[in-house]
Amino acid sequence: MVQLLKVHGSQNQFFILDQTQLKNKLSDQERIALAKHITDKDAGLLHGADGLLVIDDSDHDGTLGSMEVINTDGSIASMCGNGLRTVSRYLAEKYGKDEFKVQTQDSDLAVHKEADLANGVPTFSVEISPVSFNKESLPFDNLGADQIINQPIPEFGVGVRFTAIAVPNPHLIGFGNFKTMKPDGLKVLGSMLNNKNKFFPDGVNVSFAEIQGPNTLFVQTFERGVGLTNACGTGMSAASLAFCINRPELAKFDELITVYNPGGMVKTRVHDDNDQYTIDLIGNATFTHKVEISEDALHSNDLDDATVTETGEQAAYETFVGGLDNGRF
Ligand SMILES: N[C@@H](CCC[C@H](N)C(=O)O)C(=O)O
Repeated sequence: MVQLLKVHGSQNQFFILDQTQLKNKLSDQERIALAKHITDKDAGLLHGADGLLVIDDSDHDGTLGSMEVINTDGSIASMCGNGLRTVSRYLAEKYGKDEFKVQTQDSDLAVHKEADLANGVPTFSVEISPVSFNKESLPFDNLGADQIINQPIPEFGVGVRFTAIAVPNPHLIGFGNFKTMKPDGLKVLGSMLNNKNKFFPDGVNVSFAEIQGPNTLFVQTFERGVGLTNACGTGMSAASLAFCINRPELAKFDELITVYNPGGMVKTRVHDDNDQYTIDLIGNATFTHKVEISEDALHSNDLDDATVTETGEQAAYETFVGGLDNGRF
């Protein structure tokens, strides 16, 4: 039997499949088909998820494994911050190590175990990089500039200033007041920019960010390939970088920033090494369920006979979120 995990980082939910358990690894097509099926909120398992994270071996220096990110619609993402924390915990427990690297599509990222955010809430810090503001990296077009940093873009929303950053997956962050932006506005803009459009030809993760005080943000994201999610780790990291650059009087490099989101809270720390930016993303890595399934059933994408067991970790996470003093709107 093969064991999958249902996991979350700030309630951004994923299934983890460790391909190294299989006698015959799933092909590209099989992984994409499994991702679309298992994450489907009606036809999938456990009311679906926001993506499938596939772990495999890596022969890169200092790494314990690789992570592939497949969105619910079957598209491949170059990175996933909340997912990387859960994959880091999985690899840390598998190999008994607390500090190592994980190979991702574009780079090998440093990760380590952190002090628990709260009792019973396992916590990991992951590196978010490389960072680029260039229109070719996102990519975007028809916005009248090669970089979008703290710009009003009237076609995208009124009273909001936008910053576009690849970390390296593409993000558009709108800073403003949630009372005027509203989740509905996020859904409308996210849908527009993730269907055929002249601005972001490959789609883009769209976040609304509200500054709630010094070093404090609330961020919600409409994810490319998924839709509205409870949290997006790379989105909160990109928003933290934009916060430090656009509002230096309120957010400082190398200091912890608290980022609330609809699924909980993470901490970020932004570093600036001569305009080479990196971000530490620190947050929970919660395993909610174990799923047992045969290798044949995985190859035929048949989830009917999968057996599901709860881990019991979610209660501690909910206690942690219940105790947060956040400024939800
Ligand atoms: N949830 C993620 C990002 C997942 C990928 C994204 N939907 C994309 O297509 O770029 C995170 O926590 O960073």
